Amino acid sequence: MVVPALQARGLNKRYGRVVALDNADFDLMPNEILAVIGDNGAGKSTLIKALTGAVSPDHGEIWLNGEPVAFKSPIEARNLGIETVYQNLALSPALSIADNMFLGREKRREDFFGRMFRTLDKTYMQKMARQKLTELGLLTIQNINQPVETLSGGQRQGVAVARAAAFGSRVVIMDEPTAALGVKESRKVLETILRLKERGLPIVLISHNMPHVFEVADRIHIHRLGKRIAVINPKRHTMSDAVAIMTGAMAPPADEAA
Ligand SMILES: Nc1ncnc2c1ncn2[C@@H]1O[C@H](COP(=O)(O)OP(=O)(O)OP(=O)(O)O)[C@@H](O)[C@H]1O
Repeated sequence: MVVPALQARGLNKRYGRVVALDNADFDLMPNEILAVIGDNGAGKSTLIKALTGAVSPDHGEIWLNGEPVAFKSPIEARNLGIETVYQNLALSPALSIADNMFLGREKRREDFFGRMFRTLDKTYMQKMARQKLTELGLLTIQNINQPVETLSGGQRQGVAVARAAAFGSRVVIMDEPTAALGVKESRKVLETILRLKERGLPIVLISHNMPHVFEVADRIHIHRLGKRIAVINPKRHTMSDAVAIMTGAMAPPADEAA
């Protein structure tokens, strides 16, 4: 039996009277691109936050590669190899590309005996940043020391994605990565998602963009009113089916209903 890369059962989260998660289940299989779709307010972001330690669910269980986990913070999830690219990208505009890639995990210089200096190992960080961006085909930027505030929206997205790819050893989660981008830049991000999959990383893609979802996803998790109601195969359904199931206009197919 294949062990899911990330799995959850019965997640609940209330905000006062609002039920953001209502017994939500989730399964991400190894080496797949799983799209998560749902109407506004369906609970997609809360689900992702619960899976990455940004929100503590009131109830429910989560497993990472079959091991139970209960993240108390996003740092704990990150330390276990779950990287999230948030919509706001979480970049520091005044810092360079290389510094942003290592934000919060700066590499310090060491001496011959492995003793840490207080100074940062800029050479190492620049080399790694360049290598990661090149590997992902994202190095359209000449100077790795360029401040992020001087980059285009697509290039910034590239930095955030490359950072997630560099450190996400088990799962990469992307929240609306193409929402603010033009056609060419979106294409680049989609190519990067496919490239990450080729490298064996499972990816969660939260998106409202149906053509993008149908282009790259292996399976589509449909979220409605706080829970997963179906997981559909994009090869067997149209975009209109997906939207109809998502909005409640069509019942999920019996064999794919959650
Ligand atoms: N911190 C919070 N405090 C109060 N209510 C919240 C909070 N976060 C989410 N909610 C509510 O929980 C519900 C689910 O929100 P969530 O952001 O998870 O949905 P979503 O599917 O990601 O929506 P969207 O596509 O619009 O981003 C909504 O009714 C939202 O108003």
